[in-house]
Amino acid sequence: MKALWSDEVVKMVLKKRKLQMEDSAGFFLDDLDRIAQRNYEPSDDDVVRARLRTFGVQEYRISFEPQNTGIFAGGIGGDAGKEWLLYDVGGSRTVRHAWLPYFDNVQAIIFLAPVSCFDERLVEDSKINRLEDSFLLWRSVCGSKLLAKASMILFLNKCDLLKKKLDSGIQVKTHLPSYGERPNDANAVLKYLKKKFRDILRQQSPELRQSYFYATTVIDTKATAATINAVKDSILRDYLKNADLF
Ligand SMILES: Nc1nc2c(ncn2[C@@H]2O[C@H](COP(=O)(O)OP(=O)(O)OP(=O)(O)O)[C@@H](O)[C@H]2O)c(=O)[nH]1
Ligand SMILES: [Mg+2]
Repeated sequence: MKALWSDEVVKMVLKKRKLQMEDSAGFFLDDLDRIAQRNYEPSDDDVVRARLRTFGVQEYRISFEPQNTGIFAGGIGGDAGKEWLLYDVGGSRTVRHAWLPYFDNVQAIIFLAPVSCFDERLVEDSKINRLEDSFLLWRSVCGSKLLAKASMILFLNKCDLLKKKLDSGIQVKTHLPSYGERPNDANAVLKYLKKKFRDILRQQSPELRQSYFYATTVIDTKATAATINAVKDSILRDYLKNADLF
């Protein structure tokens, strides 16, 4: 039979497929012996690697130990912010309509934008680039009147996969023409994306508001714990500042 693709093309496709699988499937497939044990117990790494699609909106109550954060230790907080109500909303297009009722009186939004997805399309609509979809969604979240006072926290997430893709030679400008001739390395890409998200936030915000930007790899549990601590302190500080105004 006549070969349709050269070896080089097949290798490229497999490499790209492997990079996409490294989201989670690759991790679990490499560890089948451990996972197939009868007495298997998931490790922290297994938990953060699991792909668990959120349907609808999930509510969590989180209690913080006051003495554990710098801001509480300084005695600024008292009891404020001891218990937080956190809503995890499903991100796919088909479930976004369910978000609106939860936007009322929200203090902060944590928005995860997967930056490694610059060369991928939406499962729900194969015409739409996933990063472009994040820009559009960020635009509408920032412009929502109900969220006008909310602090906006953006995680430029999946930096590990971004680096792997760039190291394998995938060019950002091929998929995101506005990237132009900037260097094809992670720092330059993150700087460009941060500016792009920040510009959207400024254009869309009905009032001046607090915003925070983090480059994250949330499966790196140690680094993520430090980021979450910083986020927790900022949210509490903004809450106290707002409370002071009234
Ligand atoms: N390599 C890598 N994988 C990540 C990172 N962040 C998330 N993932 C993986 O991405 C997958 C998706 O995570 P989920 O929490 O299931 O997805 P979600 O973004 O909440 O999606 P919905 O619930 O459908 O809105 C999981 O397998 C995670 O392990 C990251 O920074 N790096
Ligand atoms: Mg989810």
